[in-house]
Amino acid sequence: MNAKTGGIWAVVPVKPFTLAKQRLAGAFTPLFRQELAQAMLCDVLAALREARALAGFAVITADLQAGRLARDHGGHWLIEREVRGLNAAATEAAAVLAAEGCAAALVLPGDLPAVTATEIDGFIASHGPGRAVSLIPAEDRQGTNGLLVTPPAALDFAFGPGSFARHREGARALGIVPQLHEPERFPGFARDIDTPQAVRRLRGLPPSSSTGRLLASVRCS
Ligand SMILES: Nc1nc2c(ncn2[C@@H]2O[C@H](COP(=O)(O)OP(=O)(O)OP(=O)(O)O)[C@@H](O)[C@H]2O)c(=O)[nH]1
Ligand SMILES: O=C(O)[C@H](O)COP(=O)(O)O
Repeated sequence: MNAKTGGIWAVVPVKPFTLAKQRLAGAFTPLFRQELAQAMLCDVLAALREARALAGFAVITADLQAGRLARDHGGHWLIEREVRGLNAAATEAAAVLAAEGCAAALVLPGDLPAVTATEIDGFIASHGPGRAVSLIPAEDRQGTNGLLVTPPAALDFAFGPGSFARHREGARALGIVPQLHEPERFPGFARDIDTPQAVRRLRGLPPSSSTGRLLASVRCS
């Protein structure tokens, strides 16, 4: 990757598709969960590719298929040599971005099939100058679905249940007043897909999206 021009880079951490979406295991087959994770990643990558405010984007993953998808969409593949959880992956990616001279990092998960380029650009436009942290919570205001930080390695990542409050307090501990968004302002960011109910709601997605196409081709009860 060549980030010499600085700018804001997005990074999507993606765990191996075979391990994806464990919380859907009671409702959907392993094959469907893998296909869903893949389709959602394609939709996120398509939005990142369309965003105008990004200097570039990358996927950090140990998964060959996910790495290829990143490249197919014009992004970079940061190879994750050891799968040690979301925080370790995000930290590794932020260190690479910092070392490459990127100005800021946007960390977002791969399970946001409704996120749009307009939302990504709007999130970036509202980010403050200098050392700054901006956060978009999940719909339930517990998790963190959009995290924008300048410089990339300034904040200790604390993803996991209840991470929105931890990221908010982590920024404050650094003397940064975080920009906290209402999930309603960025619905595509806010709606990550963790539960069978969330999957069923996805049936409203347009058939032009990868996730919409996948859901149109299967019967979900
Ligand atoms: N690179 C990398 N990404 C991860 C890791 N763990 C989670 N992720 C990614 O982080 C984002 C949010 O992950 P989770 O909600 O924890 O996992 P998930 O597969 O979406 O769902 P569950 O298995 O039900 O928790 C997704 O894009 C995951 O693929 C990891 O160890 N390495
Ligand atoms: O929001 C987070 O911190 C991560 O996405 C994981 O949270 P989740 O378990 O609510 O998806």
